[in-house]
Amino acid sequence: MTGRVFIIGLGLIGGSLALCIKSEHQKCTVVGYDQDPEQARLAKMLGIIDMATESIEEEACKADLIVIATPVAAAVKMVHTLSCVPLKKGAIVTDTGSTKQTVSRHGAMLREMGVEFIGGHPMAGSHKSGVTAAKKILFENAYYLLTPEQGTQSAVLEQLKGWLAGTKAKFLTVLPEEHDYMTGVISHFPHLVAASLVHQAAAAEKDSEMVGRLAAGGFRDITRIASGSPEMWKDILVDNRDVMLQLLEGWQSEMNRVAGLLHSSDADSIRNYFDQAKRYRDGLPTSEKGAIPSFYDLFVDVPDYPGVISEITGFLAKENISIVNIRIIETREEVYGVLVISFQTEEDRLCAQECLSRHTDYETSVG
Ligand SMILES: NC(=O)c1ccc[n+]([C@@H]2O[C@H](COP(=O)([O-])OP(=O)(O)OC[C@H]3O[C@@H](n4cnc5c(N)ncnc54)[C@H](O)[C@@H]3O)[C@@H](O)[C@H]2O)c1
Ligand SMILES: O=C(O)C(=O)C[C@]1(C(=O)O)C=C[C@@H](O)C=C1
Repeated sequence: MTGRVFIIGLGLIGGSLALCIKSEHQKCTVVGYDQDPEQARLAKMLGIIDMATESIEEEACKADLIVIATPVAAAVKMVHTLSCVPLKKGAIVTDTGSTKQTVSRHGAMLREMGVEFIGGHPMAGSHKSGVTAAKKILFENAYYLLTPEQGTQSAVLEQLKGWLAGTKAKFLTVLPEEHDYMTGVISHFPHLVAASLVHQAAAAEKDSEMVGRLAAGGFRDITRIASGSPEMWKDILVDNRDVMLQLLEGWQSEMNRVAGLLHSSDADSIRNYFDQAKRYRDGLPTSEKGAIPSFYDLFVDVPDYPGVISEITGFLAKENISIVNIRIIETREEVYGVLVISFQTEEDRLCAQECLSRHTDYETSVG
């Protein structure tokens, strides 16, 4: 597609979308604005945008697509700002915020001016912020939720998907209230729980100073998201307050139930509690990105001898194939173990499979 794209908010998400749009639509011009001039300067310097502007008004009226990628509260204010600018006829405005009801309601102001507003939320991200964390492959294979109004014409929706095709995400249309409930359950509430676990550990460290130093695998896995931007998460929780309060109530009664099992030392029920959770968690789709990050796994049957991992990683390193994770399952002496190597993209996995078939006799499969 050709035209002018204006990205407001050049952080992790705005920067990543700019990269996706630029790579898919090489003839379009991507202009960026950020209230923090340093982010805008970095975005230009890293080639993430074609040019930076200091004036929202001047650029907005020239844009064919406007993407608001600021925290949620600023996005709502930005819709108001844009409603006072003579936007181009046929322009589309979208946002990337993690909540959708409030911004979609305010989007009506733009529709009254004849400009389409379609709420959006790419369901992939990171605990990292800022434009230096932006990546073109961030959204690959992830769900990208869109919340068009009932009156939005399908041609306009398709046009927006066309602009965003470089994300290689899977688009899903949902109602804003459905969106806020679902993401409340699988993203916003878990964030609150992660932060509360960190608070609990910090408080415990006052009595027992080894606690922080012992915080290893499990604690780090379950609390990684607590390292996300407090500014961004504050807005999400405030905006999705009703859903959060409802989920908090459910969680409290669930914890009371667990407390009851512990008081009565009901081992069978406790086992059952974990068993049910494990079965649900293990059954979640892993070939898709979503709340549970997934990578492209390659299974390699390897003999269990010292040095086999470095041999394999050596072949991959020589061909510049990046690995995200590596682990062994079911290794017993004198039998083949299975080495599971995870890659960020399908392409990397294919290259790795081909590389190993050239250098070794080990059987590989994609599981
Ligand atoms: N981080 C994630 O995992 C993730 C994933 C999907 C969607 N989102 C949503 O996308 C949005 C952006 O998140 P992010 O992770 O890129 O955050 P970020 O902190 O990396 O970037 C946000 C950028 O917006 C800028 N900004 C703030 N207020 C502004 C304003 N009034 N005008 C112009 N620029 C402004 C900030 O300076 C910053 O550079 C948020 O609404 C967030 O809820 C985040
Ligand atoms: O992977 C992470 O760190 C995230 O927090 C990503 C995550 C999520 O909860 O899945 C966070 C917020 C966004 O709205 C979408 C994605």
